[in-house]
Amino acid sequence: MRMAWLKDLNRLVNGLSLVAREIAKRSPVIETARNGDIEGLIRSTAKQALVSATDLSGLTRGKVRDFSRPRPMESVVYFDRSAEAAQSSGDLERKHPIGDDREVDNAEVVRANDPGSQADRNADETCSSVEELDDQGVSEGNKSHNLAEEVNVVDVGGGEMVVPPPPAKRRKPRERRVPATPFSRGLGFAGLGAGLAWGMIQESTRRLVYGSPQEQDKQSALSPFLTKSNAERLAVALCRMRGAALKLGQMLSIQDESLVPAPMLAALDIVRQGADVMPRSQLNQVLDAELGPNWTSKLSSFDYEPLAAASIGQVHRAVTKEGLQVAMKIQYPGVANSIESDIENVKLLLDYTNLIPKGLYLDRAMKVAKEELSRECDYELEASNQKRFRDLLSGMKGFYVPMVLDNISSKRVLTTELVQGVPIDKVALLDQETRNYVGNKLLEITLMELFVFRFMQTDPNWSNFLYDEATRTINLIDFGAARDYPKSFVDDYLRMVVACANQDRDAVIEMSQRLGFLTGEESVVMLDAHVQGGFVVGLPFSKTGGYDFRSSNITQSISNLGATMLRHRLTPPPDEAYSLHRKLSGTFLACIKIGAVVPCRELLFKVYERYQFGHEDDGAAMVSSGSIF
Ligand SMILES: Nc1ncnc2c1ncn2[C@@H]1O[C@H](COP(=O)(O)OP(=O)(O)OP(=O)(O)O)[C@@H](O)[C@H]1O
Repeated sequence: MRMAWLKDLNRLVNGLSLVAREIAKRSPVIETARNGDIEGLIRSTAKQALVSATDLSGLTRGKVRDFSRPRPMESVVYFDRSAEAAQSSGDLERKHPIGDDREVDNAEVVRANDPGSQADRNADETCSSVEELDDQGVSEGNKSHNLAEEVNVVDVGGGEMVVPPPPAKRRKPRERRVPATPFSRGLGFAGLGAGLAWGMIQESTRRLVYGSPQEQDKQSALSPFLTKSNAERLAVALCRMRGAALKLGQMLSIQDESLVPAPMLAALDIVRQGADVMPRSQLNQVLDAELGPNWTSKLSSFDYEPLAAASIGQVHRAVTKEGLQVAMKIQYPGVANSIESDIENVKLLLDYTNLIPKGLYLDRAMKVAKEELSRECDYELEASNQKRFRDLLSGMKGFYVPMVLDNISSKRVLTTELVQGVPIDKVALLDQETRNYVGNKLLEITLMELFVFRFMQTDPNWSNFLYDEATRTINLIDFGAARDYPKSFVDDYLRMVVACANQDRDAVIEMSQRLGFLTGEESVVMLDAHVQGGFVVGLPFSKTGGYDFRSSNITQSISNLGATMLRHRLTPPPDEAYSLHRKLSGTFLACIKIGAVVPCRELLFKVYERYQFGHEDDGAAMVSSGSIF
């Protein structure tokens, strides 16, 4: 026990040394002092120390936003009196400054929002009044893409009813500046490391006095790091930091308990619901810098109440001068330049807490994550991906990709047409015919993207697919994670999927070796687990007549095999596999979530029969002819 305590103490020292390391490495104030500005040094250091100290102790966690309904009257700012006049009849009006400290010259009239629009509903969900980490959350929040969450289908005699899951823990969104410099971000991580170590010391001391808790799961009982307060510390810090760290947290959160311990998953689940919100002054700084100080001249109104606070940016509704309703995604300052250091810091934290199993090949995963995140931070790239998808899907019934408005976009601001619809998981509440239709459409587009376009949107977040019931259309958003796949990879991958569907062991092994999933040196145990995993995933494609995802236990079977594979794996998966498997498992999980029956084999073989192996340029003809379904 004493040894364990000493180890924990050592970890605390390590945590604190992270603080020192960051300060020494990055501090611009030390540079200031070197130049003789001692007063500046004292002022700035004192401020940073105060913020970090109060953050660590949990005293200052930002200003809690009162998101209770109705939404704040002052959230919409009008730049165009005629547009405002057209919309405001009967509504309360009053003068209001655009930002914290400035006035708009041509108009500053604000009014309450029109109730009842989809966008309002989205925003209302985002802004629901909930207690921090409140068990009785009143809304599901806008980031309702919990891949692990289950929908209960209850047989009510002759028919079935989908019972929505009980509301999960919600965290109150808070208005906090994003730490935008490498120094402030480094300090944030260092503070988190020290905070976690402190939590661990407290738990170790408690255990020394009262003994280890009996009721916790095995891993939590073993590690004094895995306490509820530490998990909350982690969640709060990630929501505040945003950027790469939050994105990584969200990625990890869709793993299951066999990979990531339960208390960590609970914390990451909170993280997935959305980040803190930038204050107006910081938001205006980004908009001015990106679009120029005259950005308001392109709009007739802008809603300062965000529709969503995601990991890399927050999204606001606006109306253009021409009257088009748009969504403006505005990137948090500093996140693009901090990807490398954020990931290194997360890695340090994970190493030092010893929480992630070796077989995850974290280094390789982190390298891939770095590349993916830099692409996602480039909104010009996202705009071009979105336009490409808009072209590709123009002939495909049931899908819509919103327009990009280039004149109100930049590298860090992306403005697109606002679309309607509910996140795809909400389709679980609609009738069976609709659920089957949507499941069918989701699989169709996944197969088209991979095997026809060889260009795929790889983020399976529920809210990236907004289903509009009135038009039976899936509105697709968020193309930051879209990527191309080489023809040779897609050729072999299709062969492997078909081998899995046909339960052809030898072909699965051969294709897996060609794709780089296996080295050829694996033990029989590993080969068996790998092939079984392939067969489980191939199950929906194995029989004609429709696969019933309502009774599927694919995820359970895979996670059982996952543990074996982690232990016996000799090589990390090929780089292409990270995003691809995230997307494929996202599609399956969506079908499970909405309880769809989908003719998977028929859909796969429609693609397979038309597929031409071995030619580099065969895709173009299929692409221009629209859907093959
Ligand atoms: N064109 C749009 N129409 C309607 N809602 C939108 C639109 N664009 C974005 N949103 C809303 O904003 C949310 C976040 O947008 P988006 O997914 O593009 O951001 P992100 O930074 O890539 O998010 P994430 O961290 O989840 O990847 C969406 O889930 C959706 O609720």
